[in-house]
Amino acid sequence: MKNVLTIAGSDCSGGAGIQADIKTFQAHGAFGMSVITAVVAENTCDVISIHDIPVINISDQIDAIFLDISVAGVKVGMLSGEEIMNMVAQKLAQYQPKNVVIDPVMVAKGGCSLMDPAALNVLQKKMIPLAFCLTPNIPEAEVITGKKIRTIEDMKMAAKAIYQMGAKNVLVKGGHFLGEPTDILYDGTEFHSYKGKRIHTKNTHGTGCTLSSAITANLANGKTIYEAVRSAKEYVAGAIQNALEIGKGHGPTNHFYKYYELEEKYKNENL
Ligand SMILES: Nc1ncnc2c1ncn2[C@@H]1O[C@H](COP(=O)(O)OP(=O)(O)OP(=O)(O)O)[C@@H](O)[C@H]1O
Ligand SMILES: Cc1ncc(CO)c(N)n1
Repeated sequence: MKNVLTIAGSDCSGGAGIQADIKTFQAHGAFGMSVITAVVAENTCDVISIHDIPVINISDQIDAIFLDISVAGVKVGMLSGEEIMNMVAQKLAQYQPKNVVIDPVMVAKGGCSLMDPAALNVLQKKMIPLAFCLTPNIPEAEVITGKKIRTIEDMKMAAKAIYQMGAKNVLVKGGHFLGEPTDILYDGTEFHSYKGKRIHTKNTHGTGCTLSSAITANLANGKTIYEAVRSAKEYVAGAIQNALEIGKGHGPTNHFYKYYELEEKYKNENL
């Protein structure tokens, strides 16, 4: 069993953040660990308040793990500001873990900001070069590149521009476009397109967190980036399909028990 770590915020309602990540790791047969960067009081409708964990404690959490346990993959989610981002970048550069997947979380589904815009420069200069895979959605890719994205061609240009900032693979997620959700991966040489079927539901809280942690677990388990993304996209589609009617807003994705045992069967049934 591989040990995988998430460095992210806590979503008390259980749909996104650390909670989604740990459930996803577990479903993929990995041992999940967490470094909590912020405690977010949120639910399926709204973000109520954000409490950042003191930088020194986040740094201690990271040390506690790396000084003791081998880590096969790291997913990075919500980092609310410049100071936390600088420290996490410095720690990742120090410990050099494999399979670092960075989800540049900026805004929650209800529209509340989860990242101080002043941290953009640190994200671009220090975090992105550490990413084996960066997974921006369309609005995040627009902020990072400073360019509007309206077409698949624009998604490709954004992926290329972000690759040039230093990420080894860039997956621009198409969930925010109308129509079928197509994600574009750029690996520095070629574009790979991952087409999905749109599931018509409001219950999509945590899709981005689930996708990036599934990619991390898949990489840690030895899959190539192409196979890791393909499998993660299928996992998320299943988790949206099975989403529960919890709360009054965007309900959470629902995770599979022992997905690693179901994956082959699930794949065949969905062909
Ligand atoms: N309604 C849907 N049906 C099928 N797949 C979807 C749907 N919405 C999103 N996806 C897929 O889910 C994954 C996450 O994409 P999305 O663009 O929603 O991320 P995100 O905006 O970062 O999520 P979050 O709001 O949790 O931060 C992508 O692979 C995307 O294609
Ligand atoms: C803690 C946290 N991380 C990420 C997201 C984005 O889905 C969220 N809503 N909450």
